Amino acid sequence: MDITATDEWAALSDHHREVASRTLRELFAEDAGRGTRLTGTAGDLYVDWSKHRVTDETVQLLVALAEKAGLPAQIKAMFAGSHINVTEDRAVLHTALRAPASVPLTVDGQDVTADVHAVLDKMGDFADRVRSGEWRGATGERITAVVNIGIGGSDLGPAMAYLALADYSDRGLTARFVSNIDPTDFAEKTRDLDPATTLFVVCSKTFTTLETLTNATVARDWLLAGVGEVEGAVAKHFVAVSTNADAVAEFGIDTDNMFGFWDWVGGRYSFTSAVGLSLMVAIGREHYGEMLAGFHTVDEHFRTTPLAENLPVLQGLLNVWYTDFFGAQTHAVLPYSQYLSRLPAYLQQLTMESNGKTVQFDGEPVTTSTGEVYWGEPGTNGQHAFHQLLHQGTSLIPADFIGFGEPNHDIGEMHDLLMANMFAQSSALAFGKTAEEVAADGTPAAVVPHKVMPGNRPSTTILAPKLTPSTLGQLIAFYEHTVFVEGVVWQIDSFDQWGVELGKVMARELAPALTSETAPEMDADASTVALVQHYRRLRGRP
Ligand SMILES: O=P(O)(O)OC[C@H]1O[C@H](O)[C@H](O)[C@@H](O)[C@@H]1O
Repeated sequence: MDITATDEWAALSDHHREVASRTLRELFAEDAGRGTRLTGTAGDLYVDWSKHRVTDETVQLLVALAEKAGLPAQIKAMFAGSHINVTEDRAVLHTALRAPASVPLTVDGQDVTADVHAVLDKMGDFADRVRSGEWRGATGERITAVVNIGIGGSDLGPAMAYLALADYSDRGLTARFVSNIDPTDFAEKTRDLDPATTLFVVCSKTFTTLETLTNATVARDWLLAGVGEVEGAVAKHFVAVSTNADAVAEFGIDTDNMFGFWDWVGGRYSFTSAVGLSLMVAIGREHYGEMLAGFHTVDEHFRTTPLAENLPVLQGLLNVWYTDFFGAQTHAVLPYSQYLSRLPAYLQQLTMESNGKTVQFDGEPVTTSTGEVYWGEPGTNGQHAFHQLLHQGTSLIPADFIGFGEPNHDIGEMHDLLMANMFAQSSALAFGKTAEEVAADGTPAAVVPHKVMPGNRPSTTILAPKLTPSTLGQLIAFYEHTVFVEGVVWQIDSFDQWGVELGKVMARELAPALTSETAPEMDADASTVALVQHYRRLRGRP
């Protein structure tokens, strides 16, 4: 289907002309009630979307578009385990990873509920044994460091959450995350670790990823150099998280120490699968369970709430509104929490790998813009760096402000000042400051135009009581479903990622030309040949 050829799209195009000429100042002046009316809650998340360039009619029209695109049926299909990942012919069931054991689900003959909870129990037992000191290294010492080796979806979720939930971690047990094939990553993350007390979690859905297998091999050498060729050293210091038991066994990890998941969990949606193992070891099974329950709360909100009050649906539709009707290309994520400093990186994979597509489900080229470039930094740091462009630049950049009522560390007035900054930023973006207001401050006439704040820059504010395992889970589920909503409207498969394959194949093909002892014969483009030659000179190779 060409979504842009529908009456619903045409109605939105007409409506856009009208709304684009309105300002948030006007919209609020006409309807002060929108500050409380255009808000909602999902679990503990209070979401204020009143500072968006929309009217009630916009929302109705966007919801009509979502209906036309088949969103209600697609939501049902996802939760039921239909193969909505059409290009890989797979179900998409990350929501089943956090559903309670009491919710039965059988898909393609698999008792999904039983399998999910069997792995969760196994993870919980393992986490208990490591945390209690029952699980020991090859020389009999207690484990004090867990190093997750994985990349992309096998890294970003637990790495982001480990930072976010630092206050919930057992401080006697450090977790580290090695992802990059840059040797610096492994070297830096292990430089102060003792092999005898370090446990590696090799985390890879496919167990074929070059970066992860290379780092895992390096880790095995580092371990054996440290503890010696002690009987069972690898078994005591390596566990695996994967869907590929054969490759795990081939690497030399006992499959009894493997935590499985399934092909219906996409890499970037795998955080709540066994991929969360290192996090569970760090924060313990109870906190981990609270996080899963938080995810489930928002999953249920998404599954059962009518579209017009469904917060991930609204957020996803607003993203479509700006991307396709206002021509926005990027989206800022501004957590007012230092603990959420890796959230933008996590969301980059979730959103951009999901919706960076140019072809529809049906193989036809897309007819809309798709995807947004997600980026951001914690507030208030971003204010002193890039907010200038948000306020006075020429691009329209929708922003998400994320804050919490209760601080994790209550020191003087610091948290109140942090939050005052957050509220001030979204207000300044929305309402700006006119030339008259600037002049009234006594600003010299020549400077007035420079100090005018255009305003009319949209944002969502998400406010939660406190950053906890539960609210973190709720927040991530909110974003996951937002991405899905956009994908359905754009008629794209948000669960495949064919675009990353070519570069991987080419890197493997190119590697021998970099490492060969003699000058290589290269069958590559002229730029790449010249770059490789220059690199070889830098490395002292012929
Ligand atoms: O978990 P793995 O199989 O090692 O994959 C790790 C990552 O690499 C791939 O290139 C994909 O683009 C990601 O979606 C995935 O999360």
